[in-house]
Amino acid sequence: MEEKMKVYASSDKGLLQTKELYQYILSTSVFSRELEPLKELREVCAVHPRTWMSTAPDAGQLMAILLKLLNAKRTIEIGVFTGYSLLLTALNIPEDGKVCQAFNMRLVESFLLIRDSDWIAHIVAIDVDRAAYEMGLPIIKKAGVEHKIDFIESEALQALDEIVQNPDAEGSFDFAFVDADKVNFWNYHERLMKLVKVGGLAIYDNTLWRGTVAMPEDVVQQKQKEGRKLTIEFNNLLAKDARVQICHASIGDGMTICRRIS
Ligand SMILES: C[S@@+](CC[C@H](N)C(=O)[O-])C[C@H]1O[C@@H](n2cnc3c(N)ncnc32)[C@H](O)[C@@H]1O
Repeated sequence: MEEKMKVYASSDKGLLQTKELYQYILSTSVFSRELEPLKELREVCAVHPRTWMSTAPDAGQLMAILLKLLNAKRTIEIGVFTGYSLLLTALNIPEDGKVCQAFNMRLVESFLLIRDSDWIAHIVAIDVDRAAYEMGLPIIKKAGVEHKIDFIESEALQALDEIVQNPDAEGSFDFAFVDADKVNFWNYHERLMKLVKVGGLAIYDNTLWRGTVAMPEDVVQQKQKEGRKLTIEFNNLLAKDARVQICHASIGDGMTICRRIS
């Protein structure tokens, strides 16, 4: 167990008061229940120089429960990196058994193909960094869930704008997970309010920005300042957005769960 904890390098205490408390949660409730492929992906990708960017495994457990409760079939992921949250999503949506690989297709064509078969459980996963995705891909393949994933190597805003143009895409996703550049979070939210169905969820990661959102700016490290400012602006906009019911969960690095209500 000690070894496995060392591999999880993202944050040694999350947002909690002590390192020991976070280790308690990880050792008691998280690592003992973490699915083998997720454990393996976390371990294999620990050598990536930015391994700390992976979604925290305790936050992943919350996502898994939400995916199951929603019976989510069609999801969208913005910010894949080495694929921890992507694999977690693929393992928690139903197995509908049809291969829908779209690496070489144009985005809109691949999306139309998906719409032709509404029953297909499917994840549209967008990231500019294919190399990071390919680091986790062998484990995704080994887990037998690659066919549920349509990886799009693109600037996320451009990819979303292309999807939004398709009238069939409106309200067609059950679930969205956003974990990419904070400067575009509100832009992503505006598009997702068209793509995610009423009753579906859009989840935004890092919305407490290591706790800095509640600190006076002058005590925040220089490298955290820009992210803190953008996160505060995004949180304020979400708090006023009548289209969603929200829960600002203090798990991982802060995760805001939005349920679309109109
Ligand atoms: C925090 S990591 C995602 C972690 C991932 N959810 C996981 O569990 O491993 C952020 C990712 O967003 C991607 N990204 C950042 N800006 C982007 C953009 N404008 N368009 C697409 N991807 C972007 C980065 O390449 C990086 O892989």
